[in-house]
Amino acid sequence: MIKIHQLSAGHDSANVFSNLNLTLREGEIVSLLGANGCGKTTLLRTALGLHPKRSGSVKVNNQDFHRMDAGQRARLISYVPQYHRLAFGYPVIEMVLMGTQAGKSGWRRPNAADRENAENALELMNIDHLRNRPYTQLSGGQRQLVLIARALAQNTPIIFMDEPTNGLDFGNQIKLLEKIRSLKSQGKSVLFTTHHPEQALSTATRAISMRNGQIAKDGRPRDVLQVEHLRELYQLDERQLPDGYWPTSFINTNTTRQDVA
Ligand SMILES: Nc1ncnc2c1ncn2[C@@H]1O[C@H](COP(=O)(O)OP(=O)(O)OP(=O)(O)O)[C@@H](O)[C@H]1O
Repeated sequence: MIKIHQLSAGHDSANVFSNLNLTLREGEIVSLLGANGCGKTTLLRTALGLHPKRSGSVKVNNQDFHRMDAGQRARLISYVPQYHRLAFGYPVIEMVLMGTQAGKSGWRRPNAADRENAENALELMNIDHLRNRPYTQLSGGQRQLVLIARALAQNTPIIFMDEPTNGLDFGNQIKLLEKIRSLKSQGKSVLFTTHHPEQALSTATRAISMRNGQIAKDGRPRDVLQVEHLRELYQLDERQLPDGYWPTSFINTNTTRQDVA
């Protein structure tokens, strides 16, 4: 579905990542992990065409994603960014409706189907009660829920989420992870970054770790996120991250080898 081939990008003279390859298939829930500053956000933004690449290509359904117009791109991939600043306090319902308009040419009034999509997204994220509140007056976690609702209302086959549980309370984190899992049954593909290996273990069908501008490991979460690898990735010793650190309750044993075949 999406094929990132030999992609390189950076912010100054040095590349953040070089010649990176990554394929995301239909119905995969892929979790991207790595230490602060390893390049997860830069990778997502470069793949989306929001940050300039230095080499390589990104294809979606065998078509060059970066050569598509903004509308085509918006129909294929929605994005929940890590940081989002908005100067104008649009009411929450308008923010979510904006998701339904991404990918449509010209300005037009949202139609009944768009409104239904937006209403469903509000309900799914349990933020119906915030519908008339100005976005700029919401708490960080509430804004995050609105951004996720907006991405869901965009109704794309692929969703990129950059630390989607950031700022969410314990209950909302669990509910969001459950929703991400349910996107798989709708055939959607999700690529989400996280600093919480347990989220990848419980939710993702595949985990990818990044280190030194490269993919370090790629496979089933329970194979990739072994404590030995996490010690290397996050510079921890055996005392800080002992063997047997993960209680089995964290691990989604429904993930099969076929999920990452
Ligand atoms: N606007 C920028 N200008 C210059 N350097 C940048 C910029 N944004 C990021 N970088 C650098 O690029 C590297 C990768 O940053 P990036 O935000 O992609 O990492 P990350 O893995 O998403 O980090 P985190 O887990 O902390 O969110 C870091 O060394 C960072 O300092």
